[in-house]
Amino acid sequence: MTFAALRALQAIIAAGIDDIERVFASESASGARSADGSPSTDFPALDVPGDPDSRAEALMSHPEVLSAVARIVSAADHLAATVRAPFLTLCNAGMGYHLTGCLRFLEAAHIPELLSNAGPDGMLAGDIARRVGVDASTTGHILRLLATHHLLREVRPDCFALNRISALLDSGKTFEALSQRKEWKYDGRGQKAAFFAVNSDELFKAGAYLTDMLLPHAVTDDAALPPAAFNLSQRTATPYWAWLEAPGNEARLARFGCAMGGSQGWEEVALQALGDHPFPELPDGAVVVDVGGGIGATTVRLAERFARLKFIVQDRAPVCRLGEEALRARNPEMLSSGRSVRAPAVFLVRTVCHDWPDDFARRILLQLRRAAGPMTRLVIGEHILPYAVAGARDGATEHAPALADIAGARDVQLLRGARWPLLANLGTASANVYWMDLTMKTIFNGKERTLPEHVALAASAGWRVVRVSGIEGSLFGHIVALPGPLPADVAAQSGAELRARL
Ligand SMILES: C[S@@+](CC[C@H](N)C(=O)[O-])C[C@H]1O[C@@H](n2cnc3c(N)ncnc32)[C@H](O)[C@@H]1O
Repeated sequence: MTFAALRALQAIIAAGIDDIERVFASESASGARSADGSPSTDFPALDVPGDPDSRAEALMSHPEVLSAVARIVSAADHLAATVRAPFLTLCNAGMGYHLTGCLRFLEAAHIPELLSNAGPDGMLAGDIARRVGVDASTTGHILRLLATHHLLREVRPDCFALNRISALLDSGKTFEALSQRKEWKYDGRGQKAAFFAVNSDELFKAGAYLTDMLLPHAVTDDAALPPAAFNLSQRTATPYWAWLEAPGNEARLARFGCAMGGSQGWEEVALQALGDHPFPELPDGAVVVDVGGGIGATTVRLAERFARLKFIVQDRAPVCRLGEEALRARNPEMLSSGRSVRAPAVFLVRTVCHDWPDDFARRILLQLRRAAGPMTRLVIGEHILPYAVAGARDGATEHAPALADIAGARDVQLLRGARWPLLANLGTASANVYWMDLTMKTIFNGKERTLPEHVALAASAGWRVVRVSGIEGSLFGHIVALPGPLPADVAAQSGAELRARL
C-alpha cells in the first residue's frame, strides 16, 4: 500500500509536468514569442533572475499551469514527508525559524541589491561581508542556508548570486543609496520584498533575531538588544553552561543530557562508523578521553564495542554527576573514578567545537595539543557542512581545494547521489545541519564548519588532519588529526604560561 502511494505521488508529479509542458508548447505553436522574440517553450530557470515581462513568466499564471503547479508542490511535499525520517521532519518544523531569520538578514543588509549589481558570476561571501560589516564566515553560512533552500545560488564555494526567487527581494535601488537612507527602500511602490520585510521583522519577531545580533544599525526595536548581555538568547550575562547548571534550571540540565543522547538519532549510522578508526588499531588498555563527553552517551556505546580499551569521560562537575547516576542505573560495571591524563591514545571531542567561536574552540584544542603525546590522535566528531553549489552534469562538482592530503576529504564534501540538477549538498534533504549551524551561531556564537574550516581550526591549534570519514546518508563526520607543529604564537610559551593565558 505504501509503495502504491509513493508511486501515485510520483505519477502526480510527472502528470503535472506534462500538463505544464503542453501549455507552453501550445503557446509556442500558436506563434507567441517572448519579449526578446524567442520561442517561449522553456520553463523559467530557477538559477537566474526571471524576466517579469517574458512570455514564460506570463504563462506561470495560466490556469492550467497554476493547477499543475499546486499538484506538483503538494505531491513533492507529501512524498518528502512520507519517505523522510520523522525525526528530521520534526527538526525542520522545530528549527525552520532560521530560514526566516536568514531571509530577514539578507533583506536588512541590502544583500539582494549588492548581488543584483554583481550579476550571474556572484560575489564572494568575504566581499559581501566587508560591505555589510559582518564577518565573512557568518555571512557565508547564512547565505548557504538560503542557497540550500533554493533562495540563492552558491555559484562556487563561498560565492553567491541571486536566482529567480531572491531576485524578488531586489528593491531596484543601489546598495550605496540604501546605506545612506534605508527608509527609501520601498518608496512609493507596492513591492513583494516589502511584504516579506514587514512579515519577518514587525510581525514575526523570530525573523529579526539574527539581524538584531549582527546588524544593530538595522534593529527596529531597541528593547531587543540588552546592552550587557553575554547570552542574547536567554538574556543573561552568565555563560551558557554555567547558566544551565544554575539553581532553577535543573530540568533544563537534565533535558540537555537527554537531548545529546537523542541527537544521535540523526547520526546513528555515523556513530557506528566512529568505531572504524582508530579504535580497532589501539592496543589493549589504551586510554580514550571523551572531552566534554556529557553524560557519556557516546562513550558507553564505544565501551560496549571496545571493552578492552579504557574510557574516561571528562565534563563539568554537575554534568559528570548526572552521567554517573545514569551509568550506575544502567551499566554500573563501567564505573570507576579517574583523574585527568596526559598523552592518552585518543582525545575524542564530539559536538564540542561547534559550541564555540573559532578563538575559543582553538583554546580547547590547544589545551589538548599540549597534553598530547606524539602518538595521541585527536578525533573530532562534528557535522561537516558541504557547499550548496550545483551538481554538474558530468558529476565533477566543484568542491573545496587544497585538501588533497586528507584521506576521505572528497567523499565527505560531495554527497553521493548529488547529480545534476540537484545541489551538491542535496539541498533541503540536508537542511538539518544548516539549522544546527544557525542554532549554534545564535546560542553560542559557535557554528558548524565546512571541511576547510575544520582543518584550519585544527591547524591553528597544532593538529594536522590526516583523515576524514563520513558515511552515506549522514553529514556527521569524524576527523582524525595527529600532533603537528605548534603555531608560532604558542610554541614559545611554557605550559604554565599557556594555562595562564587560557
Ligand atoms: C554539546 S555537548 C556534547 C556532549 C557530548 N560530547 C555528546 O556529543 O553527546 C557539550 C558538552 O561540553 C561540556 N562542557 C562545557 N564546558 C566545559 C568545560 N569547561 N569543561 C568540560 N566540559 C565542558 C558541556 O557540559 C556539555 O556536556
